[in-house]
Amino acid sequence: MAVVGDLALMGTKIKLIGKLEKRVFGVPLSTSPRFSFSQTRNLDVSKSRTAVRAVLQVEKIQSSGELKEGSLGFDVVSERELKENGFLGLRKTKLVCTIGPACSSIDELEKLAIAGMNVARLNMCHNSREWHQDVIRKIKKLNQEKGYCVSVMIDTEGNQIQVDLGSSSSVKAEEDSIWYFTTEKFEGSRPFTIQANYEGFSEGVNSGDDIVIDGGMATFEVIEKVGNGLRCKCTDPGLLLPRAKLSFWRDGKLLGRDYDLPTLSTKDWSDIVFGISENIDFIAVSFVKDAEAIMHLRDYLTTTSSKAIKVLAKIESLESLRRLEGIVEASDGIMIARGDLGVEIPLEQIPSVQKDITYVCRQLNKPVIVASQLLESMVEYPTPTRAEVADVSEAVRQYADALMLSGESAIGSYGMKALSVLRTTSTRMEQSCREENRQTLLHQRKLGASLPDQIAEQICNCAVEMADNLGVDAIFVYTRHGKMASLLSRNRPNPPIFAFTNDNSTQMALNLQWGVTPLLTDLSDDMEGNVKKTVELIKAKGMIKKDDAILVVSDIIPISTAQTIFQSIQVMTIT
Ligand SMILES: Nc1ncnc2c1ncn2[C@@H]1O[C@H](COP(=O)(O)OP(=O)(O)OP(=O)(O)O)[C@@H](O)[C@H]1O
Ligand SMILES: CC(=O)C(=O)O
Ligand SMILES: [K+]
Ligand SMILES: [Mg+2]
Repeated sequence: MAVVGDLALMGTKIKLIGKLEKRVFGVPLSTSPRFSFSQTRNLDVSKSRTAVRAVLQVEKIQSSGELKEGSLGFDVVSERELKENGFLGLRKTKLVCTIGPACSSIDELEKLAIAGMNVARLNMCHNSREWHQDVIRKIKKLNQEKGYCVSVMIDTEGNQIQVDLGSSSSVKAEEDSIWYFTTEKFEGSRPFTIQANYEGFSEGVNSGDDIVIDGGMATFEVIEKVGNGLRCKCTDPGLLLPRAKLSFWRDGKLLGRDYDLPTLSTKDWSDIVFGISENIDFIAVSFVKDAEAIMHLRDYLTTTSSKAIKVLAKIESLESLRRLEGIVEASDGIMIARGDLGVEIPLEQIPSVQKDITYVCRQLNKPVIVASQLLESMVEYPTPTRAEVADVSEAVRQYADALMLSGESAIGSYGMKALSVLRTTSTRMEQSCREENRQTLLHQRKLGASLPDQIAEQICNCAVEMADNLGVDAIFVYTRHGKMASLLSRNRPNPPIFAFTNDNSTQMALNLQWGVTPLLTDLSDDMEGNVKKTVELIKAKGMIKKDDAILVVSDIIPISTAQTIFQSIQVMTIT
């Protein structure tokens, strides 16, 4: 049954035309995920233990003017973008900026917020605790006092085998020169001697193996083991920079060695405790090896009442690629950390790996950030290369949730310009994707019925299909924990998704989700009241006008009957 056709035939007041009821031993839903209106049937959602009622409603409601002025948590940037560009002109791809010395003043941070920064990233590898605390507090102040909505992410240093150059800013290695890699600690520098940071770094390494520095900055061949150290010959001359990473290769293959190094070091734990105390929104975990590390951190957050903090796994090692699905499932989102990933896999594999990771993330409904070197030349130059713009566009085409600036904003001279390039390039590519989708409307997305909560998943799949087919102006979703909003986002609809929530941490987490504008507002058990109230508020702000069509989805769990989840789809036209 074609949803569009039916809706076109409908009058102005059609209520409860489809009803789906699930009992614990119902018949399978799988035969037709599309709702057949005007019949009641049972659904089997085998993993769900409680009885769930899903009601599909299609309604044309008259919005009444009886509601009082209240608060609608629009952040100043989305509000301005919406007023200037209209619903379809709202940017869908989220933007993450790494904060460093080039942008840490309150004025610079505000400029980034105005220019569209959704999430500020603090890399705990650099700078002092005090510096990070100062930046976090400035961001919170801007949010509170000036109405921005910028989430804060800390990115752990992680445990990696790397060099310690002491006070040197770089070390040059000439062809055929002989070097000694050691774990012995010494002050200053010794000629032809490199300190490695981990005692066991030479375990399992044989003479004849290669040590590759930072994915190819220089290469050494191991001549012999001397105690815990390695005597080596430089076979490919180059430069060693501070914290340069070491990888070991044999016969052209990376030695995948499971070091005893835990994913989270003592310093990482102390940074996490600090982050919790500063009320951060995301922790990005570097060099994740398996799902256990992520689950361990999530357990810790639960026991410290910090469950609201979202844990992102950074994919930047061979191990993480091998265990990708488990890691994606265990985490709240993923960062494709192409910088370090390019050290472990050949560069030509990065584009296809990026495509595969973004696909897995969408299937499993986890937001994904594409990070590193997107506009690297802009660290020094005021314009990007054409190739960089193409790289950004490709990530947008792959429907990544977010794009990230690193050195471009942290230390670059043109951070604001770089952010503006991300913004304009993504808006342009999003428009082009929408036009493409319109032509292939019926064949576009094939998202499976794959998630544990099949009812919510199917409602959102159908809601987006309806929203696109009907060409509604916006999707409104009422959500406490953000699940329905993320399931809608997963379908990458043409209209923007406004997610109304009464939970501040849900609002901050949704900042990373493609196409979602999170709004903090009061929600009651009375869905009709919630809808009317928010519509009136938005109308009063001049953001919607007569004849605009809005698709409304809700998954509010009434507190009074905690066992029943009420999920609905409504379509309304503003009168
Ligand atoms: N808080 C900071 N203070 C000083 N410099 C910074 C800071 N954050 C980033 N930088 C600089 O910006 C550059 C790029 O930052 P980014 O965090 O992306 O790099 P990275 O260290 O390679 O990341 P990672 O270690 O997570 O792989 C860094 O090499 C560093 O020089
Ligand atoms: C972001 C990061 O950690 C990387 O690209 O390696
Ligand atoms: K890091
Ligand atoms: Mg990295």
